[in-house]
Amino acid sequence: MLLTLDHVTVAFGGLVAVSDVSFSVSEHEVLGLVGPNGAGKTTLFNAISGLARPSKGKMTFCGHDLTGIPIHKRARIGIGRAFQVPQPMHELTVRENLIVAQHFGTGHSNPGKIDEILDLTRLGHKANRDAASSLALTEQKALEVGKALATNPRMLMLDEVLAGLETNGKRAFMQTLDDARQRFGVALLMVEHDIETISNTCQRVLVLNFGKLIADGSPEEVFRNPEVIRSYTGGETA
Ligand SMILES: Nc1ncnc2c1ncn2[C@@H]1O[C@H](COP(=O)(O)OP(=O)(O)OP(=O)(O)O)[C@@H](O)[C@H]1O
Repeated sequence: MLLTLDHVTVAFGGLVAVSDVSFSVSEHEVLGLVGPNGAGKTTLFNAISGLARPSKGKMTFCGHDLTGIPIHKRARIGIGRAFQVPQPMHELTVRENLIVAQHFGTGHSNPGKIDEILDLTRLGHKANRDAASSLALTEQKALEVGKALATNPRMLMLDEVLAGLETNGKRAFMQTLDDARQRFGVALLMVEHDIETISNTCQRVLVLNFGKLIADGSPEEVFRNPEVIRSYTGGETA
């Protein structure tokens, strides 16, 4: 098992954003995390990547207890994360952005892997261009995923990376992610609002509502589940 969460709760003062959540992620799995606005998806991602501290429960990754492990050490053991809003490092080229990310995640340089990532993300022709000013939105998102891949993850967490792309852009992007999964053997854990994309891509879907995990199963099972339908329609029957 790659990641295991055992009764994890994250609270902000009196507000319980993630409540008693347990699940596991296996090697190479493609897993979607969905739920209405405010359900706790980002907070759960933050807890796994080290940006939020659980008040209860236990998380392990590849046998390492994650309690008290800082963000950079989580990257070293194989937890990679790409954000919704791309954050290229200013005044660095595309290639330099990848090199810095690789150092952060692995502590050494591997130019061959950088070339592979440039090829996979179709950014090779822009490798020596300024990352902050010369990339279109899709390319910025591709670089965000490339940076996460450069840290050498065993599990890649994707936080609404498709937001803002139109249908064809989403399809092309999902293809890139699938190529990454096959070429680098990573598991994908993705927060995504687009249910169609989740249904077409994920083997398994987790649904959060008011911080609680209300469903965990195949997309077919989960999106037929009356409680899931109710969570999306605010209590009305769909
Ligand atoms: N740093 C924080 N301090 C206080 N409350 C927070 C904090 N971060 C999140 N929350 C609250 O925790 C709850 C869950 O928020 P979270 O952003 O995790 O939900 P989400 O499912 O990612 O929502 P969305 O789909 O809108 O991004 C919300 O009620 C939110 O207001």
